[in-house]
Amino acid sequence: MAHVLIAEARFYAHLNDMLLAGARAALDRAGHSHETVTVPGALELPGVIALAAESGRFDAFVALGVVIRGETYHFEIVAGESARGLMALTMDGLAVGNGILTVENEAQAIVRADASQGDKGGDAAEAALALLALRGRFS
Ligand SMILES: Nc1c(NC[C@H](O)[C@H](O)[C@H](O)CO)[nH]c(=O)[nH]c1=O
Ligand SMILES: CC(=O)[C@@H](O)COP(=O)(O)O
Repeated sequence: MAHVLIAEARFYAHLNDMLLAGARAALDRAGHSHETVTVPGALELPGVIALAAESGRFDAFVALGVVIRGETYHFEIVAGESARGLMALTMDGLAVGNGILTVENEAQAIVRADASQGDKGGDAAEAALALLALRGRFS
């Protein structure tokens, strides 16, 4: 059994609740324990995962958040830099699933976050577990 950290950005709480439900259900189905840490926005997700990884308490990590395009270049910063940060952690050998939605509007987010539709939270949890299994195979 693995112990998994779900790191979730509360920027859009109602949308993130859907991602969280999907991720938790996927981990429960797979028989893994998990805990959740909350940060304000997607830009904080790589940082909190890096901090948690130093504790050595977690086998894998799931990052959940929603970034919705606004009027300015800020969308590109938040969407791109959060993904870049997670990818850097992955390349350092952490098993990280990226469940940060980067969408044009709330309707797109709902379809993807809802566990009974796109279930991107569940997908991110399964991706983290897949990387964890591969790490075991190659170590
Ligand atoms: N615009 C969105 C943000 N912005 C906030 C940043 O993520 C960050 O918390 C702030 O810049 C302080 O460092 N976050 C989201 O998760 N989604 C957005 O659409
Ligand atoms: C991530 C975003 O683009 C958004 O929340 C920021 O909106 P704006 O560009 O209108 O300030």
